[in-house]
Amino acid sequence: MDKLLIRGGRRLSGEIAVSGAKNAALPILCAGLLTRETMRFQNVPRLNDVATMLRLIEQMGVGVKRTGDGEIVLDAGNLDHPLAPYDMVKTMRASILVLGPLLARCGEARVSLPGGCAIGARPVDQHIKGLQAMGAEVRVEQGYVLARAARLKGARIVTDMVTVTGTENLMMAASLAEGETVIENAAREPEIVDLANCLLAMGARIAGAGTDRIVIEGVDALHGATHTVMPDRIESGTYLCAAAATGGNVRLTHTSANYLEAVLDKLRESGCEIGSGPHEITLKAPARCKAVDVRTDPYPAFPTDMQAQFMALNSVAEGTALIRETIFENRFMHATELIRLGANIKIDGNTAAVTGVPRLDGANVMATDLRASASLVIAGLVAQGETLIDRIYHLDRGYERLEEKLVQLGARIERVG
Ligand SMILES: CC(=O)N[C@H]1[C@@H](OP(=O)(O)OP(=O)(O)OC[C@H]2O[C@@H](n3ccc(=O)[nH]c3=O)[C@H](O)[C@@H]2O)O[C@H](CO)[C@@H](O)[C@@H]1O
Ligand SMILES: C=C(OP(=O)(O)O)C(=O)O
Repeated sequence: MDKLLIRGGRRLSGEIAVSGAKNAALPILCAGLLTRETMRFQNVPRLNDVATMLRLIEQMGVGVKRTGDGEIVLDAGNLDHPLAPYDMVKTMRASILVLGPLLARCGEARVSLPGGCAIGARPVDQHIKGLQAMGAEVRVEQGYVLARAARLKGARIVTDMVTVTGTENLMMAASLAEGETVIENAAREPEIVDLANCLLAMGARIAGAGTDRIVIEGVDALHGATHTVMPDRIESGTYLCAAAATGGNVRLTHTSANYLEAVLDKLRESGCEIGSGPHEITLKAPARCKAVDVRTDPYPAFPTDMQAQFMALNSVAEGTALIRETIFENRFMHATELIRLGANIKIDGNTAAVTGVPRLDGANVMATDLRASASLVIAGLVAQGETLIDRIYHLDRGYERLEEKLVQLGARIERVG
């Protein structure tokens, strides 16, 4: 099994391009199931999660073509097998996103309960509740969600909590429902807006995406379209944290500061100078950052997907900071591995107190989930000596050409067997 070997202690500097967003590409590929016509997607990142999603929809009878750099063409004209089997979805949470589109397009769906990062229980009750409100018959049997509806009907849905994929599933299903659907307490993440823009290009009628109240007027059919996936704000934030932790100086292109305000504010608070242009972000770090308190919450607040990376940054910063995780109940698994490298972290419930140390030392560590892996990479880049990270398949789910990009910034990092 592949591992990552990092020889740490180098400042990162230089320029890299940010890839398309995993969490936008995955729902947007599912939107391709809603039409019989051809869909063309650009800036799709080459990630294991994207490959899994493409395999999943291909076995449903959908034509999938990779035509060029980051371009994927889908043809769901012959979609005839509305099934998502367990062995294809067990590694990926986003597989539940086929449920709404399959039900709306085929009138039925059989979708295995999803896997993904083991960061909490992650039920899908809100997805089911919303589809039931739209008139679907839904039951869960032997690990599968079985859903049926001759045609979904518009409804007013208030989700119990803010859910990103829940909002996306319901927005896609409602696009082909009869009448108006209102989603209250909707997630406001930029990826929801990107999905809504794709659906609008397909002829959907959606207002309010990016606010907590989305109104969808169902249409009889959607048509083909071309859509460019937005930049990955979490990938952007990860490289900025890596640069900050190493006292570096970097320019990220093909990205935008617009989706990252909460993260950039924290980096400024830690002492970094941040600059931004229409499609770029620059960061110049002090020799040693200051530790910063972080509390995760739904967008536009600080994202849970950046929590682990800030734990790594705080581990080598000056002072003590508190990190509070409010979204997932089991998202501190990286702490034990960071401690192996010499970090000083104390966990109490959903709060981690991190006291920065002047130096980390390389060690063997194990990646436990996607962003936990990213935090270990950041810590390994700072640590003196060699860090060997095991189970890096997690990283391949969500970071395109990670080693190549870090080497471009001057890191010594390689994949070893
Ligand atoms: C593919 C994708 O876009 N993944 C992102 C998405 O995950 P995902 O969409 O799975 O996360 P949610 O926003 O749904 O989860 C938020 C919270 O709500 C709970 N919940 C959610 C749905 C439900 O039916 N019942 C329920 O209890 C979850 O367990 C969690 O505690 O948003 C998360 C929160 O920003 C990010 O960390 C993930 O990277
Ligand atoms: C938690 C994440 O992914 P997923 O929802 O796909 O497990 C993530 O992207 O950090």
